[in-house]
Amino acid sequence: MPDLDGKINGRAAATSKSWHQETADLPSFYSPQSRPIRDISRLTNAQHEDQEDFSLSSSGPSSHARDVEAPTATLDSIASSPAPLPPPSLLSPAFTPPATPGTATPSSEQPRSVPVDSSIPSGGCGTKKPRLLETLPEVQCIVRARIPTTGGTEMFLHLYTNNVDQKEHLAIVFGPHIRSTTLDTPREGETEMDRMVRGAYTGRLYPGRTRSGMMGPATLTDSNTESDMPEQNDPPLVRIHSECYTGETAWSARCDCGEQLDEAARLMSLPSAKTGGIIIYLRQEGRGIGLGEKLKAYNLQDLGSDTVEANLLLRHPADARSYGLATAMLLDLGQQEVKLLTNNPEKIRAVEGPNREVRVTERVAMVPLSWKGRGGFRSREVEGYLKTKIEKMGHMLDIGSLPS
Ligand SMILES: Nc1nc2c(ncn2[C@@H]2O[C@H](COP(=O)(O)OP(=O)(O)OP(=O)(O)O)[C@@H](O)[C@H]2O)c(=O)[nH]1
Repeated sequence: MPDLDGKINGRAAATSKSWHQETADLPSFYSPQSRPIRDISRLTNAQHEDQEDFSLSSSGPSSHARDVEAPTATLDSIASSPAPLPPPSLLSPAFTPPATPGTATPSSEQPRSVPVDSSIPSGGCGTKKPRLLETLPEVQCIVRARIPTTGGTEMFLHLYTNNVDQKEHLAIVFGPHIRSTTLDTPREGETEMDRMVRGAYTGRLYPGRTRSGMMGPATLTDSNTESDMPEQNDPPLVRIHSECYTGETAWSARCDCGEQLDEAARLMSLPSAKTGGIIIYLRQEGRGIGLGEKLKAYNLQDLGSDTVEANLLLRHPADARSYGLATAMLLDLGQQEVKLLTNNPEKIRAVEGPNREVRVTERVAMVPLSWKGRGGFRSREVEGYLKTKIEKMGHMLDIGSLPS
């Protein structure tokens, strides 16, 4: 599912603000007939400023670096520098792994979770507070469809529009009991067929079905059966995933994004995953800088920078992403408490929203499969990438689990 972001932004010195503005002009990857809630082209400048505030990062490019100091070199100085920096060593022996609970490699098939509480400093979510807007964006699920997967299980793909960008963010939902409020709300004047075509039906579709099961009395075959309902009231497993064309589609061994997406889906498809699962798939390619800029960052990495330094050299924040849309989509899907699959403490706090509208009660570590001796892949690049995320971005992953 490539995003078109990267094709238009050629300026190395682009700030995240100009990135937002430029992407707003892009054609949509897929054009639904339904109108988005509010067209971003009608937003005022002030609203664009608001939109910018959804970013985790603060306003100036150099201040985006979290606690990482921005390199002083510019692109010009890189070009004129006599020799490229040597590649970073993969595993510094001086590096001390963080002693965070839940970072050890889980040994059982069941995903092992640890309780987290972002309201207290010792709650396992790091200490930094992301800067969030006071209100959440508005989202609307415009269509849902059943997707039988190559793995044998089924999921329901939900496509969302929103009032802050023109991208089509997705929710990949495992389990029939998780429903979207905005999808299920009847539209004025729609017929039963309209409802079924946009996915607002109960149970399953079949040839000849005439009723959505959601307008007036439903027949037994049209409705969800009791076995569809979760047996317990546990929160579902949730992954907030950011788009990565290279890792998910183009077989890149520079990052573990493709493997993480597959593993999240596998865990949510386990028969033991009674409470279902949700992958919120956000179209923020390249940690929010777009594919074109990420490819430049890869060239800088081949010239010796790490994943954070490369972003900063391109005058981007180390991480330009925001998670307000994910929070709003989770709420639309009826989830106020979730178990989050992540190693990123900042993601936990950010996805909870400005007023902790969603609570992350447990965290499940995303340990690379090769670290667990369960397949996966190894490469010099992905190991350097993960090491940088641990050392510079506070990722809660035990580098001691990396096989030698
Ligand atoms: N700019 C940039 N983006 C990258 C690079 N490698 C991967 N990405 C992007 O990083 C994003 C993936 O991050 P996530 O999988 O959400 O990982 P995370 O926030 O670091 O934390 P986890 O939840 O623990 O996986 C995707 O948008 C990728 O395209 C890189 O070297 N540079």
